[in-house]
Amino acid sequence: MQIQLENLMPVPLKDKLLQRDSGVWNKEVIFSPGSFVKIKAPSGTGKTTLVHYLYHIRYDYTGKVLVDGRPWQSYSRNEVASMRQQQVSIVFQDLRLFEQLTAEENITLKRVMLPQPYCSAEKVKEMAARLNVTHVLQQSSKTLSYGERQRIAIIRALVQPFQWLLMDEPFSHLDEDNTQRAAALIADECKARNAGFILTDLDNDQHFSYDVHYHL
Ligand SMILES: Nc1ncnc2c1ncn2[C@@H]1O[C@H](COP(=O)(O)OP(=O)(O)OP(=O)(O)O)[C@@H](O)[C@H]1O
Repeated sequence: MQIQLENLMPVPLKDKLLQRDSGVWNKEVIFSPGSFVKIKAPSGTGKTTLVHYLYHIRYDYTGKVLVDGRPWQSYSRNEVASMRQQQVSIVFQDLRLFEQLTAEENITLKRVMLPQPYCSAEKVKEMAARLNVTHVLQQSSKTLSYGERQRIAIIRALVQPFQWLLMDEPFSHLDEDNTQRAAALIADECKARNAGFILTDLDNDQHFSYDVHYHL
């Protein structure tokens, strides 16, 4: 699945963004299938805005987001829902866990909503162990620390098939050891699917061997 941007510009940020040099806004950009993409930008320059455009939950832009050559707008609601189940997964910056559910229920809910579960319950436990969150799986998600929530949201994003994984500052509340563990798990899961990811962050990092870097 190819994602392509054609002169994409957020309407509310147009004046501000036209004053800076960007590798993404108002440019032609092709995200090649399977590539590990890093998008770096200072706070407030539209990382979350871009990720929401790529996931098609925000539409206040000019230009185009093309998915396999077609603008997002040309896909029906059912097609978009199916693509979010099968082809594009996401770790939101604000995580969006259901607070009334336990950590494990948040993951399981996503897993069982698929037509066929993609991961076994054992696989979920294995991922939790890799990310040091086994001990909080039965805990209400509203009582988790932000870093624990972040790791649960990462696991939730990995229990489905995808060709692209979108991640908006996914390691912002993790220490170095947990960041490395999470990055290794994500890289393994992407490679197992021949999938790519688009990751936004504030700074340079060495967490992955990225194929492409962009400045937003
Ligand atoms: N719906 C909106 N209408 C108008 N302005 C908005 C809207 N959403 C976001 N903004 C503004 O757009 C700018 C970019 O916001 P965004 O959240 O995309 O930035 P970001 O790069 O992800 O920031 P951070 O690193 O702080 O998370 C901010 O100045 C924000 O106030």
